[in-house]
Amino acid sequence: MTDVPQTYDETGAVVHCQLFYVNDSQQAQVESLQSLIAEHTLPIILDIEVATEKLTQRRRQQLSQASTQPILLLDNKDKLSWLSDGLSVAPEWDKLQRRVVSAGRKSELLLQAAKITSDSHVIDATAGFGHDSLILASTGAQVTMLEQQPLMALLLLAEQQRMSALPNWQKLMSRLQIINADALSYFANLEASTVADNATTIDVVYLDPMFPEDSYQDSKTGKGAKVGKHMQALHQLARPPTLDEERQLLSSVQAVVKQSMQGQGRVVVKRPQFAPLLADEPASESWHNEAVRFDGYFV
Ligand SMILES: C[S@@+](CC[C@H](N)C(=O)[O-])C[C@H]1O[C@@H](n2cnc3c(N)ncnc32)[C@H](O)[C@@H]1O
Repeated sequence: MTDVPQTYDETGAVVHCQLFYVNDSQQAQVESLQSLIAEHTLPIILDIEVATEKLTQRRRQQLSQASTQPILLLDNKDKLSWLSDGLSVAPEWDKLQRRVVSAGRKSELLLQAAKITSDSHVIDATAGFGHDSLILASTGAQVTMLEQQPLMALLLLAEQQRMSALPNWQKLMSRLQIINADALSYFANLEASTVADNATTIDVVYLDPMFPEDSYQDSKTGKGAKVGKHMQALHQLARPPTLDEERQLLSSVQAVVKQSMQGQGRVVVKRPQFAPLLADEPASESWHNEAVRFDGYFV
């Protein structure tokens, strides 16, 4: 991890965040953020302030540099973003509208790999900004989104709430369930419980774990994915798993899908195109373009 403020902690310690809002009419939005934190028992304490100066790019840089805590901004359109190194990052699901509307197996490699239908239940175990979850949910499938970082989980929950107010998005939003949890413990618990305890089936589990920041492109040819601002920001928060964690996660996820689907399920793993296999485990089938690869494990 680089430049990680001390308030971040993988042991589940409380995260103190500064929240700036821009005008007094936003009290209701601030309260609803507090309610989301309480309802989902997110270990986050907000130190709330109204921004007295205009939040220009220069001011954002200053705030980022001066603070040891993560900073959240509630802008004048009530969009919640995280100020990471002076750059505001947010899920911004509305920007994916065209992609979501036209998403299908032809246009989305992820959907070719996942092969889901509107009856499916998918767990996106590494939700991040939720972009891949939206593509998965565009099929009509139910998507459970796991995100280990409380700050990211809050951004996702706030975005779900904001987008649920837009009539065109309501159905899709109702198919998303966001949970602040570590996938390793979540699947270990599921694995330990009996089939009877697990009422809902899990057709597909999708994994897009962090990958070392300098390894998205092939070192010789320079080919591969560019690291966008969302991924750059995530690298401040989360680290790539160790080989041991990769093995534990993949085997526990495979066991749960196998138990649920008895040979009809799959685990799909996203990797940069030239990246090694997750946990060094050979895939049943892979799909790739010039930037990314999806490895499918049929279980
Ligand atoms: C590469 S990003 C995923 C990006 C995502 N696919 C998207 O479309 O925005 C990985 C995310 O998974 C989260 N993550 C990593 N390991 C996790 C785990 N064991 N359990 C839950 N979330 C995890 C990280 O905090 C990060 O937000």
